[in-house]
Amino acid sequence: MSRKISPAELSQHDSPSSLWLAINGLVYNLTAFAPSHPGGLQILLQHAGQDASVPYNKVHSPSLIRTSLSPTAQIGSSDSIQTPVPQIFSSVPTKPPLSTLISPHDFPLAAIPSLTPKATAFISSAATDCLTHRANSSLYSHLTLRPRILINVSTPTTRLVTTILNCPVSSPIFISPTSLGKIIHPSGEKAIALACSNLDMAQTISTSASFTLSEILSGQNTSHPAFLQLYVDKNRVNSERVIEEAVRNGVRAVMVTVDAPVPGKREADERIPTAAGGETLAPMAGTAAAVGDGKGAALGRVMGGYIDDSFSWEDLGWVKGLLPEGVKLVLKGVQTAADAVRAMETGLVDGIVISNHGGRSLDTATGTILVLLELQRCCPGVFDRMEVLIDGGVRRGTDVFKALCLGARGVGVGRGVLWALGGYGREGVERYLEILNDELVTTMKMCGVTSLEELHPGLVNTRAVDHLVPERVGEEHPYAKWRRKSKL
Ligand code: HEM
Ligand SMILES: Cc1cc2nc3c(=O)[nH]c(=O)nc-3n(C[C@H](O)[C@H](O)[C@H](O)COP(=O)(O)O)c2cc1C
Repeated sequence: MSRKISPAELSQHDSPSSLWLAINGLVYNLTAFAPSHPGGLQILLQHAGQDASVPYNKVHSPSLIRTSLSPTAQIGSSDSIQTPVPQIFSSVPTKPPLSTLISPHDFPLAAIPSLTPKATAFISSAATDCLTHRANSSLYSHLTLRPRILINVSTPTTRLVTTILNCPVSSPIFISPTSLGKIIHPSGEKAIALACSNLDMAQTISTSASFTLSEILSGQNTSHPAFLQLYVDKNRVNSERVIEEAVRNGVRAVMVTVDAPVPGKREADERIPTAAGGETLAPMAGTAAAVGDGKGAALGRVMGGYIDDSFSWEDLGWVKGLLPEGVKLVLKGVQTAADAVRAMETGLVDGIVISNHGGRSLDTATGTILVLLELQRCCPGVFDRMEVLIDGGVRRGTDVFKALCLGARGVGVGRGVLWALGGYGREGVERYLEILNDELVTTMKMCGVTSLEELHPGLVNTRAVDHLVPERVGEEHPYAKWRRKSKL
């Protein structure tokens, strides 16, 4: 029988050094867990020393807290003032059967109990206060749809078939590159490749993948389009070797990541020591040594020491020169109209990915759907000259639909795939992607369209965010004109 804790005693524990919460009649000591909470420390502090059942139940299954914290974190009971909401999953702390997962949101909740705390923090963490991470997805909810009615949408197959970077694919949704897949599932990127091959969807493979490109692609006879994500190595010869291997393995595009010249500060990940070493952490590039620098243990930073922060516009010609005819050059991480135009004007770039690394690089950077609108408003010509792809915060088929209507050729998903991989391996990734594709088809039909060619901006009402979208290309602030004078 657990100790009854009074509201007065509970209220004493309302700080980061002693953080207790009452949830659904039980009191938990979250002091150790709070700094790594994937939803951020702030929300827990806001409710510290109080009954947090309502905010908790709004976003989490009642069983999550029981299955993810150590039993010693449950320190007593309270007279809960709030009734728990119905459970999504059974209270038995086992993984629900994959067939019972019906929402993309089910995947993190199902995966977390079987992931290590480090893997959970690695997937869910984002830069500092996670504001860009949250804005990426919350901005989609401010865009509303404008369905057209009384249109015959009875066609048995609403086809999502399209091309991304000239590659035929079964869906405009593609897999964004994520590193160190083995930390999440023993088959890591290999499982994602098989899922993509089975579904005929495009996969982007990170330079920091846990397996080599030939292990991921040729080793298992996959047939889907694959792109290489490239972090340029301080030692350029290493990058030349990686590109050469990619070309040999049939990759169709090289996406150079340009939004992370230095690693982001991901505090949830920094705080959890890296238990695993050696093989699990060895990236495909094979050049990074896991060196502690006293700043924490975030995997991206510890492993990313090889990334060349001097890489600049002048170096794009060098990458282009390494690519045979037909292999596209793409910049991943474009965040302003000015840089989209600059990329186009180089004449070297075939596509861009509007991305902020899922909010993992620079916190308070603009949510990606706003950047897509900025391109529409300031430089629509880029859509004719380069393929514009987007990722960040895409959680639902409606999000994919909105991005496609607003001009994106392909829409990338990062964390969602990783939760699915962590919980259920290849089958999980397939089910997750199928759910997203189904949601996209449903949204299309509800809006009166049955093919991707029919999508257009008029199907989305963007007024709630239009005031946030810059009006012209350029460096200048719209009205703040005073600048520091150079002392020289
Ligand atoms: C052991 C306990 C908990 C675990 C394992 C946990 C886990 C998580 C995870 C994995 C996410 C991110 C989901 C995603 O990336 O899509 C998240 C977000 C969040 N969590 Fe928790 N959480 C816990 C406790 C709590 C509590 C006690 C509260 C409320 C007081 C809370 C409120 C939130 C909120 C508001 C978000 C953000 C949702 C969003 O931005 O979409 N969590 N949590
Ligand atoms: C665990 C993790 C690892 C990532 N690793 C890389 C990487 O190696 N290279 C890269 O360009 N982007 C990387 N990203 C960023 C993703 O490619 C993508 O831009 C982002 O996850 C999209 O946002 P979403 O997670 O909200 O879908 C990573 C993201 C996550 C979550």
